[in-house]
Amino acid sequence: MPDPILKVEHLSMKFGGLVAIGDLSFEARRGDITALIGPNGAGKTTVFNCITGFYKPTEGMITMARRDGSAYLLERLPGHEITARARVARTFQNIRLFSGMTLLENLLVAQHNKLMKASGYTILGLVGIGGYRRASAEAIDLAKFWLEKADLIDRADDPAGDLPYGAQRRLEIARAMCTGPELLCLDEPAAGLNPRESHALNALLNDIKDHTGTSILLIEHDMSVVMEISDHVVVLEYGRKISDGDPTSVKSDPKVIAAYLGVEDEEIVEVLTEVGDDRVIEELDAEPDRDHGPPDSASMLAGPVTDTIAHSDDEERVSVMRGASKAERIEEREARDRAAGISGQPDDKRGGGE
Ligand SMILES: Nc1ncnc2c1ncn2[C@@H]1O[C@H](COP(=O)(O)OP(=O)(O)OP(=O)(O)O)[C@@H](O)[C@H]1O
Repeated sequence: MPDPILKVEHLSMKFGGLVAIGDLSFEARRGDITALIGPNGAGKTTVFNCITGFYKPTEGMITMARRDGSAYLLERLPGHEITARARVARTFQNIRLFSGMTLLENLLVAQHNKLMKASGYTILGLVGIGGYRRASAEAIDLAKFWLEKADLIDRADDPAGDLPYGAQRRLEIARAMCTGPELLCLDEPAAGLNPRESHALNALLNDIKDHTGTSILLIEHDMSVVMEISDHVVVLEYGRKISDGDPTSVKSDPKVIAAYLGVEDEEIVEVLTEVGDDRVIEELDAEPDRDHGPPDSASMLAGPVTDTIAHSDDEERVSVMRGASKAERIEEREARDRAAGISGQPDDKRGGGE
């Protein structure tokens, strides 16, 4: 089994009274495509922001283990060193290209640090004395290599803003790859893509995985992309992990089906019937159990609670209905069954019941 490239241990991130991530632990294995999924507001982007240095976590440890054996605690590194030393690159939910620059220029900007270093940070260096000329030629070669990989070489001299949406997404990934990452974090790369663009994206990600040794951590709502290309899926709800495994086992996990896979409330019974989990269906039909929910003083992390969040001088009341977390209701039922010694535990239910 490949060693972990990224270890997230007991990660918590609080915004005032709101616990966006609570005691989250998971690993991404080297060479794998790991998907982080969950409904809106589950905390996926917050996890990315903690990994890539945009947020300093409230608690927890994030360890990046490089191929050369060095390890970095990302929560302690300044943001720019996370790319330069720990070799973590990311893309964002909203495309952030330099739209007036050409595709080639966008990929050269990504190599700016390397080029400045080669110039010795001097004017003489920039005009070609020393290693700058060679570094510049190498940067252009690398940019062309990734434009080829992303199937964009024919548009190298066009402004990035002229590209169709799906091509802009691929260009962003190519730009991130020009920084030489060992871990590539992609925030919803398939958002807004049509099926053809989605197919091209999958091909690019599989190519990166198979030929560069770069591991990929991916936030994605498009389940067809997740199921097609991921080796490993981690599922979040209200900042907590509720499932972790290969795509097939996660897909048939009743907690995930009930809470995440884009299933509307009225469709849940239908989907659970398909995977044959009658007990979960009963549970979802029942009223939430008010005696077993977390106390009202608990944070939003727990899902079915009411909490108060203070924002500067104002106080904003945030209410989350009891029973909002379907996964939690299932967990509570399982715990009660275990305590009562009832057989037919959740593992028996996985993998469908045909
Ligand atoms: N800077 C911030 N300040 C306050 N609250 C925040 C901040 N960033 C995120 N949150 C809150 O943290 C929770 C998790 O948000 P996050 O964006 O990580 O979720 P997500 O799973 O990425 O959602 P989506 O799928 O919609 O992108 C949300 O309740 C969000 O409002």
